Amino acid sequence: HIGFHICPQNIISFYRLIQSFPAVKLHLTGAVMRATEVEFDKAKEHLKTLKNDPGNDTKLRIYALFKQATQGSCSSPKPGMLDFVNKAKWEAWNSLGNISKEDARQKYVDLVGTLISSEAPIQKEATTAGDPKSSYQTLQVTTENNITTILLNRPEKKNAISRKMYEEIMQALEQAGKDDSVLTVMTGSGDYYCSGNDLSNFTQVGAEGVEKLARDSGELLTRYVSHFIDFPKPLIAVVNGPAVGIAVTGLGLFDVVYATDRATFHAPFSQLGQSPEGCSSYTFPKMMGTAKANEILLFNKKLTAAQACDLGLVTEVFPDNTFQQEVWKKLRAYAKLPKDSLRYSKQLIRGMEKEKLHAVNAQECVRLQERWLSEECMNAIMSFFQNKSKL
Ligand SMILES: CCCCC/C=C/CC(=O)SCCNC(=O)CCNC(=O)[C@H](O)C(C)(C)COP(=O)(O)OP(=O)(O)OC[C@H]1O[C@@H](n2cnc3c(N)ncnc32)[C@H](O)[C@@H]1OP(=O)(O)O
Repeated sequence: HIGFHICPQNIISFYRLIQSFPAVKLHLTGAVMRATEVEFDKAKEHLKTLKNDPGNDTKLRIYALFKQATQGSCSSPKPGMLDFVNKAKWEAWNSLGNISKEDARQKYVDLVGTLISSEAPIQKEATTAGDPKSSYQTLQVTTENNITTILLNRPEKKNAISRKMYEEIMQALEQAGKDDSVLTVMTGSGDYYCSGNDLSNFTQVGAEGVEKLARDSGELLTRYVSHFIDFPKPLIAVVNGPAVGIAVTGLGLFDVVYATDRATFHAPFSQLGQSPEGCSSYTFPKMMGTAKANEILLFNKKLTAAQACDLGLVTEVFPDNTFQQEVWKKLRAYAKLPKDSLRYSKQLIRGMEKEKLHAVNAQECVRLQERWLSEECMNAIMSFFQNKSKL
């Protein structure tokens, strides 16, 4: 018995205790995958949403990891025999020995993640937009056979991403990241995968003017791309038709990309007076070499699915008439693999790059905010709506 009773007051004061520590500024050092400061902060927030008491041992472990992550190894004197609560806390902290702040931060994030996912509702049946569980207007989100599918569902606009759709995709990714599914798939409804940013996002200028619109758009885009960078389990794009703009650039943040041979990949940024986003200014040169990336990101080269596959942007291409059948057969088999093994393996593969990707995302969004206010960009958008100048 550790004298740390399970009662609502104790849980609340425990959370307050944890919240009272100053934000940490930790950096990625060394080769082991480590949680970022942002993930650590998110985990602190998620901890507050736990509905069930995790038990004293777990609470002490969380406390100890938090202290180690923020202050390093325990060096304070051991509390007296009768000071039960503080002694138990001290022992838990001291038991971590000399593990580094970064390792403790990762362990803290993992532990909170496990607690949160153990509380996630088990989705045994497919849930659709028609269910009360889902109120998406621009997406259809279903979970079946251990696969959560996010279907971009504005076929009449070629699945162009409106502001509402950006928000809903982020919400769907957050839910999918926490649910019991093994894989998350994104695909499009109708003949397009996605025609990129809905250009009317730039025509809704409010009373505060275009500068505010550009700032808000930059903030929205930063958050949107961050959701892909931080997505914790395998994320697969099923590219069912042409992809444009951000629907192409963001593919570098997916783990596997399957495409129909009818798909094309077009990132016409200079044509639109804009600049690359979705971390493509980093992922594309890394994936295919700078010269090949330049043809796509500077000179608007539209790729066929076969070319995109040769460059490493697409994993595999399938004939259109058997695309859905072949891809879903593969995915159903993958979804039977052990969930945690896949999740941790993905995190190892991606983890080391995360901070870099967040930095690239921030930099791209700053540049875009400036571009959206440029005459070059405004003319391109006006021209699309006035003359319907297509790509
Ligand atoms: C919050 C801000 C974040 C910003 C992030 C930045 C991202 C950068 C990008 O994504 S850049 C890419 C932007 N996309 C485009 O420029 C594509 C524009 N669309 C087209 O060129 C064509 O529509 C097409 C080639 C995709 C398809 O041509 P097609 O002839 O087959 O079909 P229609 O043109 O008749 O399209 C059907 C209706 O869909 C509307 N639509 C299609 N794409 C978009 C779009 N991206 N934005 C807004 N609307 C789009 C099109 O206007 C038609 O609507 P209508 O039936 O009402 O006329």
